[in-house]
Amino acid sequence: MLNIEHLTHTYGTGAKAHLALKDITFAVEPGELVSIVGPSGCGKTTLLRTMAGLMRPTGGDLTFLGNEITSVPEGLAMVFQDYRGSLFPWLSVESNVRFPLKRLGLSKADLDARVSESLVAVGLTGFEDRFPFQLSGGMQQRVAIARALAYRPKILLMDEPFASVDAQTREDLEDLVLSVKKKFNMTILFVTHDIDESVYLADRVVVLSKPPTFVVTTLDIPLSDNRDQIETKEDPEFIRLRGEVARLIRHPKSDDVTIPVADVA
Ligand SMILES: Nc1ncnc2c1ncn2[C@@H]1O[C@H](COP(=O)(O)OP(=O)(O)OP(=O)(O)O)[C@@H](O)[C@H]1O
Repeated sequence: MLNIEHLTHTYGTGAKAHLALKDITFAVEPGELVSIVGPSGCGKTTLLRTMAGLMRPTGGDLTFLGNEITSVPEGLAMVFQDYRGSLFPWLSVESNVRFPLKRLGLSKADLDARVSESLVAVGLTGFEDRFPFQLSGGMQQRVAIARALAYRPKILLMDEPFASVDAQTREDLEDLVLSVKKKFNMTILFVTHDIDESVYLADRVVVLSKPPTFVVTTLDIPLSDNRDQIETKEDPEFIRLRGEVARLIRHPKSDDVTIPVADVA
């Protein structure tokens, strides 16, 4: 569905050039949840923005459903980290979810059905008439997820969506992502710097190095589909996998890509 091949990105030019992404290759298959995990500043947001067509990379190939990504592709929705900036504060919850659907030319009955189905999926029935300032951070992020779901994207990109909420809310929202993935058979690319989160949610984890950034490895996550915040995280396989990801971020194997010795320490 999404193919990224030898993507590179350099910010600036000349003496001020900064190689943010050195060599990124991976693919996302339909119905998968792939998480991308890496240290702060490794270029996760840069990568997601190029995939969303919000900026052009300086090198490499990016395709979505076989087409080169040159602008925001149809069939792609994104949920950002900063829920405060992503909802329209003057619109109610229902109108926020309805807003991006206007351009799809659906009948009123279809629009109503999509909005209400999405609000049910994120557990916000009864809050339709509230405004964002009347909701907690976690609830605002649920509205952002409902808005993305109502659009019925082929792929949902999520950029550290739960980084600004408390730990308990974060766990609830992680389980919400797993439930909507199942319910809508959604393909999701989830960016996080949280190792536990990357393993808990994913079918596969793409591990990024420190900058200049490359894909250290892609790990399959062979955990049961029915994940549980307590039982899964106590599972010895989960503990092994989170340890493996942590080790790979700290000590990437340098056989594939030459990186400065100082960066491997
Ligand atoms: N517009 C820009 N101009 C120049 N450098 C930039 C720009 N945007 C990002 N960078 C640099 O590129 C690198 C990657 O930034 P990016 O925000 O993509 O990383 P990140 O992994 O998402 O970071 P974090 O985990 O802290 O959110 C950083 O060194 C950052 O300073």
